[in-house]
Amino acid sequence: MRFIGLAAAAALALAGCSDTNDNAGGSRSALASEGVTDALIAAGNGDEWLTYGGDYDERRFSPLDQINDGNVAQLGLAWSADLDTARGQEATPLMHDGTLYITTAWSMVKAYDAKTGALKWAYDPQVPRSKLVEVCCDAVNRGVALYGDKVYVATLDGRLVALDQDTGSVVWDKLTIPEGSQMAITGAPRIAKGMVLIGSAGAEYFTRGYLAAFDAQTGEELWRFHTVPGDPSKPQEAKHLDAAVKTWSGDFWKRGGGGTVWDSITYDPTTDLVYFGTANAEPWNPAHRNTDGAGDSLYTASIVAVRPDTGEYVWHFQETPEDRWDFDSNQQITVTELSIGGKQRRVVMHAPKNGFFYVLDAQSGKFISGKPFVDGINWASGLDPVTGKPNVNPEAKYEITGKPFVGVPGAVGAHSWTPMSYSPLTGLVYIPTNNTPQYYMGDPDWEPGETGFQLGLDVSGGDIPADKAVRDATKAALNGALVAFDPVAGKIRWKVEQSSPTNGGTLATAGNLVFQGTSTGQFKAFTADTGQELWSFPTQTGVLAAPMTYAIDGEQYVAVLVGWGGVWDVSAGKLGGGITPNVSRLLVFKLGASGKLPPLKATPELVLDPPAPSGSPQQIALGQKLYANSCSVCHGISAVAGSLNPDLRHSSTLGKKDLWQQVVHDGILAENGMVAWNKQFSREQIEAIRLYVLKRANEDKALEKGSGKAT
Ligand SMILES: O=C(O)c1cc(C(=O)O)c2c(n1)C(=O)C(=O)c1cc(C(=O)O)[nH]c1-2
Ligand SMILES: [Ca+2]
Repeated sequence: MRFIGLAAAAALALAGCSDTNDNAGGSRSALASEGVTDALIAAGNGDEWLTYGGDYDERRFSPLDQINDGNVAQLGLAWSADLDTARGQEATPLMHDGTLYITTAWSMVKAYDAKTGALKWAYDPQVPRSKLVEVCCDAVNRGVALYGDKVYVATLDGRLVALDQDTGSVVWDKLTIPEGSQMAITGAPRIAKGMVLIGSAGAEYFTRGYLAAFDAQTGEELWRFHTVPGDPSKPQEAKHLDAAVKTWSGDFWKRGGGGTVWDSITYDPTTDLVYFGTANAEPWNPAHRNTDGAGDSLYTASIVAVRPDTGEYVWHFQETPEDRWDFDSNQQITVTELSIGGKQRRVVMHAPKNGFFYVLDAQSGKFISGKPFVDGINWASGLDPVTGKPNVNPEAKYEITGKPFVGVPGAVGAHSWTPMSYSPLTGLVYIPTNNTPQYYMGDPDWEPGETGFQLGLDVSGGDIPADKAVRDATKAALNGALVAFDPVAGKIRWKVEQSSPTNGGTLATAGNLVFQGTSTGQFKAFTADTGQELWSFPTQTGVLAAPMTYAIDGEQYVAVLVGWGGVWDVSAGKLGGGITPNVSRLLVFKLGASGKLPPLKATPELVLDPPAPSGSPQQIALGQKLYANSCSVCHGISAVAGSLNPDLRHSSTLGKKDLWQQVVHDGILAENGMVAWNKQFSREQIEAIRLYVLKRANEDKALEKGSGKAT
């Protein structure tokens, strides 16, 4: 059994080196000497899957090859587990010692017998549902970390919780975001040298990004690295911020700054550095951020390297200087050795939202190459071959032109958090890519608010009218592709086109396979070298999460979480195409199994039947602007929702003026996630929003009567 032998040998080889990882710095407790150890994580990718990205290098490559391109057609469902939450599922399961650990939406944790699927324990951190209004992109969570005898989960309401691996009971529970802030956590914690690393989400809100390190045993905070400066009239917390202050202007610090660390964190034992990606600058519109002149807004939209022992700055590379398009650089960071110009180099590989694939020197951060991994990029004509700085298209600077800009990529990103994988056998990176053009338009009259999205834009001009031809054309223009990218040549080697965006993360294996789920509800296997589809399984729901693989008693399994949601469902809604119902499950496959899912319950077709429209054109125009800039991020562009959040065109409150006020102004549904909006909006404005939605519902009703379904 080659696949088991490889992993065991690697684990043994590394076990002997574990003391070299030891570190006396800080007040950290001892490194784990049993259970999940540093050496086990470093060995990675064998029978167990011990960290979010599969190994420290975050390659998501498995040496297991029992399931391979010759027999994957016999892959079948070994077991499945229904989940008790119906929102987007984004976690990668971890497997240790025969137990599979997952998180679900609302940051709940479950532990299963990895062979039989029997539930061992479940933990619910009881995240208040009202938190939903402070997260941009659904109540998602991307997974746990394992270390020693503990499981770590970071919760949507900002806590880091340590659980006992055997029982799921809480060992410690610590608030990590500033109290009362609009930050959240969606990412998976990572382990480095006895520490748990986690940042936060929220760069669409009033937030100041950071990465923090906690003692794995006690939860004590050891360091916190702020990604953007604070009040420049006061001393900054660290030297790297003195340099950053010069790239901001005016009263930026009163407006947040953004740069959150919401997904990628990679610890590389070889360089002994921690790399992480930072989010967009906030507010998005630089005219409302750097209020007294332009600036790059460091360290937003960047990769930053710090020393794990101290959190001290080592290097940074800003991928999108002066971001204005929500080009987060939070996508997974993969470290590997590549042969470049005849020399072996340790590199960092990155496919951020902005559409360019970056290869940087892992030790110094020096730019090596940056080539497009998608077609049609129009915000920049390319990157400077020496510095890697983008040549920005002047038309993309909407705050200067005063005109709308339809950008490619859009804010969803050419690639986002859905993980890519890298096979050292093919030398290819497998990237789930998106094509989602986006309407950007500055709003010169915008003022920062206390709560809600802080973008400084007016995107109401991007409404999609009730015209079947326009709707069909919009959907056709939105799609995705699985791209196999050669990081040395900077070229796409093969590509599988997909009819809609935000498809699942990928897994590459030594069996010459790449696994990926799709937004339209299929879980597929392709040959890693050529991209030929060999196998597919209907998942009954869209797949966002990345698969992983493990082996027990000589049998290889592939596991994936399914359940549609995330940013595309909540914001693009049905107009984005590829919307499937949410059926949240954990699916586990092995060769020769033939399990079946229960038949999908039919979802009733709702017929649009709103009360008659009313209101003045002025009221409706105001409502359109407010809806587009504040409500559409959850209830869908042009008031056409996806499958998770209420479709207001069907709301029974639409014809009931007072009830609408009770919901939107007074917050009677706060427990369900619809908090009061009385700080942002007056009663008149809330009424204007109702009149706009009423008009939209009537237009769509007419469209459906005339030319059939248009969404
Ligand atoms: O700036 C941020 O802090 C932040 C956080 C998150 C998140 O934590 O989920 C997303 C984004 N931005 C974002 O821009 C984005 O497109 C996105 C998609 C998703 C998702 O889970 O589907 N999250 C996020
Ligand atoms: Ca963002």
